[in-house]
Amino acid sequence: MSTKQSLRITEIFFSLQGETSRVGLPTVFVRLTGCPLRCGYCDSEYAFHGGESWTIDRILEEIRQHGTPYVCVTGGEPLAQKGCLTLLTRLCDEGFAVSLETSGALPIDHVDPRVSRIVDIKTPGSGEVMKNHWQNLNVLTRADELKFVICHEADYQWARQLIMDYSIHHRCPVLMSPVHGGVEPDELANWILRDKLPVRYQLQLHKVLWGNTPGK
Ligand SMILES: C[S@@+](CC[C@H](N)C(=O)[O-])C[C@H]1O[C@@H](n2cnc3c(N)ncnc32)[C@H](O)[C@@H]1O
Ligand SMILES: Nc1nc2[nH]cc(C(=O)O)c2c(=O)[nH]1
Ligand code: SF4
Ligand SMILES: [Mg+2]
Repeated sequence: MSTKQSLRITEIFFSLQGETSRVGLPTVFVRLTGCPLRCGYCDSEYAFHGGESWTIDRILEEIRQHGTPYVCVTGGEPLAQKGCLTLLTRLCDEGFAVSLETSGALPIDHVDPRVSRIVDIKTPGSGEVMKNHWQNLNVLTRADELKFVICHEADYQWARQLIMDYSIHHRCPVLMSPVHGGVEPDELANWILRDKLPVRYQLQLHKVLWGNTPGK
């Protein structure tokens, strides 16, 4: 099927997946332009504006050039663009293993079920907690992951309470990472160990390797 529908794209690049349970896998990233949120720590502000219009056919052609099975659709907030759902389905139809990084501010229920949805619940420290679309918690499956980016101890306590109150770890894997340049990475690790919290701790691998560089 050919798709003439267009999306606004900030960048398409090839790197090691730096986050989620797919960390370390060579992956093609598609960064969609635009985001209705303004998290205080955002490392991708360059994707808020600008970009270039690409047809879905052209995006697929570019991805195929890299000859790798893993594709991560991110942004900006990818679900804020109407054509994103079509892009995700086309990628799955072509046999790619697709993950979607989303803020959790928009409904995820119409995403193709073959996609692994990485839902970042916004904490109070992000400044965007009021944007969470809480119904998303009810549709997560074992193929998805719920993620918390922790800014300070109050964020950690907030996230811990939510995970335990709703037994989120029984629904899908839960990820927890320190905000880059914020809470000390070992401090968050020690809190998780102290509380035996059933989450997977993560550092952004690409920043360990390359710092905060666009296209990495
Ligand atoms: C740039 S966002 C794009 C996708 C979507 N808008 C979202 O927020 O999930 C991708 C991931 O990077 C995380 N992120 C952004 N800035 C960060 C920072 N300074 N430290 C740690 N993680 C960060 C976000 O929380 C999110 O999980
Ligand atoms: N290497 C690398 N891995 C990533 N995983 C998620 C990213 C994102 O910005 O959403 C990202 C990114 O920007 N770079
Ligand atoms: S939702 Fe994602 S892209 Fe948007 S401001 Fe927050 S971290 Fe950045
Ligand atoms: Mg990033």
